[in-house]
Amino acid sequence: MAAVSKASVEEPKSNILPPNLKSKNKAESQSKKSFNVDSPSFTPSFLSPADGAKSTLKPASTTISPKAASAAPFMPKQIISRPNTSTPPVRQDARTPDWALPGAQEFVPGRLDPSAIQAHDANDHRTPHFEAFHAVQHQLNPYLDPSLNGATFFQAPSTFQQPVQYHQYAPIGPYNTNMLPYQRSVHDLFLPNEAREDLQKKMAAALQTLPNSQLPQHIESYHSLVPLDTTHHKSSSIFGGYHSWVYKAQSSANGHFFVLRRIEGFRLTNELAIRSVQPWKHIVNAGIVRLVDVFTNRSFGDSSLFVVTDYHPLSKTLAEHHQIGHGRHVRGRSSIDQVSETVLWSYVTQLASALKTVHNSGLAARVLDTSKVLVTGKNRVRLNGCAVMDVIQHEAGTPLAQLQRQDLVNLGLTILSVGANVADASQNFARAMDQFKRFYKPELQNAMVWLYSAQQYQDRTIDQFITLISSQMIASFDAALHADDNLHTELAREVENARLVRLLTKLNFINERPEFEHDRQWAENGERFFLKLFRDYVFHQVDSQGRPVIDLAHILSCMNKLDAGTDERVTLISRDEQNCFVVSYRELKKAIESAFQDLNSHARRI
Ligand SMILES: Nc1ncnc2c1ncn2[C@@H]1O[C@H](COP(=O)(O)OP(=O)(O)OP(=O)(O)O)[C@@H](O)[C@H]1O
Repeated sequence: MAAVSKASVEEPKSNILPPNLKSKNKAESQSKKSFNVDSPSFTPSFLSPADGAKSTLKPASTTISPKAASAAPFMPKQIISRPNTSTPPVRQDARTPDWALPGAQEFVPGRLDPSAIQAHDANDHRTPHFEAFHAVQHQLNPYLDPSLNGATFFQAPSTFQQPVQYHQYAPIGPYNTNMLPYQRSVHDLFLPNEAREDLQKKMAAALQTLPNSQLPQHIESYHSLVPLDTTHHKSSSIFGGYHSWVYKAQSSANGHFFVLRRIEGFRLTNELAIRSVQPWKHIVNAGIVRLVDVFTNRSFGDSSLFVVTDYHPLSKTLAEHHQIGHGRHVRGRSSIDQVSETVLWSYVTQLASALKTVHNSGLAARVLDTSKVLVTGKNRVRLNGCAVMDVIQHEAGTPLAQLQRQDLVNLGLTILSVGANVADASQNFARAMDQFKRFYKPELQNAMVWLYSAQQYQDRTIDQFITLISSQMIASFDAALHADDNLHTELAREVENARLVRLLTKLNFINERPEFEHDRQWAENGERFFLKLFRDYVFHQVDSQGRPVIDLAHILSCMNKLDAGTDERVTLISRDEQNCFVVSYRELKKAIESAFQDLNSHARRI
């Protein structure tokens, strides 16, 4: 194979020979008629002195570089065979496919033996084996998980590994294409303002206290109670005639924040009622507010039931969030006010998933209402107030299947209330449905009707409903994955920021240490002096008129180069302009490390 290819490659070169040699060469090639697999490989005659004596072709042709003679034989890259010129051409087997090349061995990736490569290396740097090895080296991806895709076959000795460039900001994940260049540097590096503000407000809400409050100091192990109810109008219809009050409180056991729901005036007559909520503590679903504990307590001067759940700061009920039943009149409602179909489907799928977990655990939500579904984030809803009814109506003994079907009805009514903006869709289902039909497509309308009529069909279950809305479930799942991707992108930015904070902290530790003879002994000479100048270079730049330059991008760029220890050089000039240094970031990095080690050795261990 190599011979054929070589011949076909070399043949045109004869065209550049002088005319007198050309004809001779032509005659020779004619005598051999045509090239075939048995043709000997072309070897320039002047290579071997012995052959050279017999040769009729002289190396006089200055147009052929002597280097060309020692060029490696042509070998198609895909087919890597051992260089074995002594192997006779293999006859094509009847079973061999047409495209198979005679003599070419099948390529089987295997661990390359470095010693064999060294031996080859010493003899011939251009052997195909060596080429193959190098091809492998160039393909190596230091980021690849070696356990994947047979990458373990190509693991290189550690000496060949490239260091990963951690200083580089790789723009991974989804991105906003509408950014103007000047907005980019800051935006690309930090959490978006909206997200930061949202998180900070939530943290502030979690830490909020109510000084001089009349509320009890402690309820069991919970303290610092802050009421979360925004209205004094309490509906008693939800919890079987009892009023409920909601407080944020901090646990003295672990410092975390929780919500205490107080069911006012509830008298426990059967211990089993409290025990019956035990299974709720094991319910884990992203669409359910987690139950933590249930107990009775008299701190409010009466006998009350307390249900402790997770706290989701700044969340609102669906009714509050969409201002259901007050202020917004359906007739005058603009399409902007209208809850979009996508959002409604998102609520349906999240609550259906929550109900599935509850029902499959042998429980029923029993409370599903616009005032008991929490909106804890953008389009994120969670079932709230679960387990309360299990205690309050423990004795009622309503069959579970009936309670579960009622959950389906309540789900339909809740979504209908949001879509039609009516406080209680159960009071006039037909009217609410008429409003609903004006805004939403038949698929969603049908789902509402299916849920509402669940009590009339004994066999209706949440699993059936989920099967019916499977395409919406998939859309919701996809949206959740996108949201997850976005969060990962934000997370990646924060990783870089944390690294820069550590570097800045280090730099500030070592710059200007007054305890070392007012810094003279520490930073007025040697490496640390140029670190001091570097600090000026990064943070204290002034323009040609001596005005301070406030440029975050400059600082970030310097810090990243410093962290990576690049070879780029900076010119550092002392404040009195008497000293000038040209140092690379690599040297600066080294100096910082050694100064920090030095400082560390003097430090008091804590
Ligand atoms: N787990 C929780 N985390 C954070 N806030 C909550 C939590 N549970 C309830 N809240 C908030 O407490 C407030 C009162 O909740 P509640 O369930 O009592 O609703 P409501 O509208 O007052 O209903 P009701 O009339 O039945 O009392 C709401 O603003 C709600 O957002």
